[in-house]
Amino acid sequence: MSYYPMNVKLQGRCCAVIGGGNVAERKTLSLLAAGAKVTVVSPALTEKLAGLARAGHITWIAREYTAGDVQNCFVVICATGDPAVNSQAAKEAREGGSLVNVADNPGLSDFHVPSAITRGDLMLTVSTAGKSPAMARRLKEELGGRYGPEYGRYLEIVAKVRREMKEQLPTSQDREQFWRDTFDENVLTLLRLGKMDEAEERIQNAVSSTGIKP
Ligand SMILES: C[C@@]1(CC(=O)O)C2=NC(=C\c3[nH]c(c(CCC(=O)O)c3CC(=O)O)Cc3[nH]c(c(CC(=O)O)c3CCC(=O)O)/C=C3\N/C(=C\2)[C@@H](CCC(=O)O)[C@]3(C)CC(=O)O)/[C@H]1CCC(=O)O
Ligand SMILES: NC(=O)c1ccc[n+]([C@@H]2O[C@H](COP(=O)([O-])OP(=O)(O)OC[C@H]3O[C@@H](n4cnc5c(N)ncnc54)[C@H](O)[C@@H]3O)[C@@H](O)[C@H]2O)c1
Repeated sequence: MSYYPMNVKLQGRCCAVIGGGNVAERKTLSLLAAGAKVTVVSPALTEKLAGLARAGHITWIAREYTAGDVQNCFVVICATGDPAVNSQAAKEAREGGSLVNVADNPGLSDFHVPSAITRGDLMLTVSTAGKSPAMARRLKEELGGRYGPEYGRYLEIVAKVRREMKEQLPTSQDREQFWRDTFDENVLTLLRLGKMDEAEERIQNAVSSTGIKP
């Protein structure tokens, strides 16, 4: 089975999590981090989820799932400990047009959640198509050790220069060539060595060499 990688905007969108255990907690936290409006349906919640409900950061429907609970949700995550409830809720959610993730049954899911680290707007994800979440997590930790917060900061510098270059360089071919030449191994080596200033200088030098004023 091959998957289509896609980073989806969830800001302000209604999403539902069915179940209130550890898995539901992890999924809820990542949905909230993406700006989703989250409703949790479960008779019981972890301490953390209960705190989020008390603070009004999530809506809690404090009972077992019943049909119709998750209408009009963009994403529905079925994470109870009961496979029959998960698959029934998944069926109803999909019929209602939601994108569905079933925590105990990748085969019933429309998507799965990759292991991810973020450095500002830089996001690195690892997916194993459900074959080994533990391996995904391990690889993510390795990436986390290798790519520190400086990469997120550098991304902001690059993004600013990129906006300028979009105005200054006339064609998309020019821009593509500029970035292929500029974003070479050396920049990554400098970042890896923690030499942010030198990495920034390389970008500024590349801009200067086009004759454009930075
Ligand atoms: C990446 C991560 C994201 C997240 O959840 O946020 C995630 N699982 C994480 C951790 C994790 N999950 C499990 C373990 C125990 C060790 C192990 O079993 O390996 C660990 C490791 C740990 O906790 O250390 C158990 C497990 N997971 C699934 C099943 C059901 C099944 O396989 O049938 C079972 C068996 C339950 C059982 O045995 O009863 C299913 C899925 N888990 C996925 C994602 C999707 C596939 C992603 C992919 O393959 O790339 C998929 C298909 C659906 C989904 O949930 O989206 C998160 C990493 C957090 C991080 O990055 O730190
Ligand atoms: N996808 C993953 O990453 C992953 C990881 C580990 C486990 N799992 C699977 O996810 C499922 C949940 O794991 P957990 O550790 O959070 O379990 P858990 O037992 O800690 O939590 C289950 C939650 O579901 C709630 N619940 C039970 N029946 C319900 C119903 N009818 N309606 C609504 N809520 C109901 C319970 O109150 C509880 O809050 C398990 O099937 C587990 O095998 C998935």
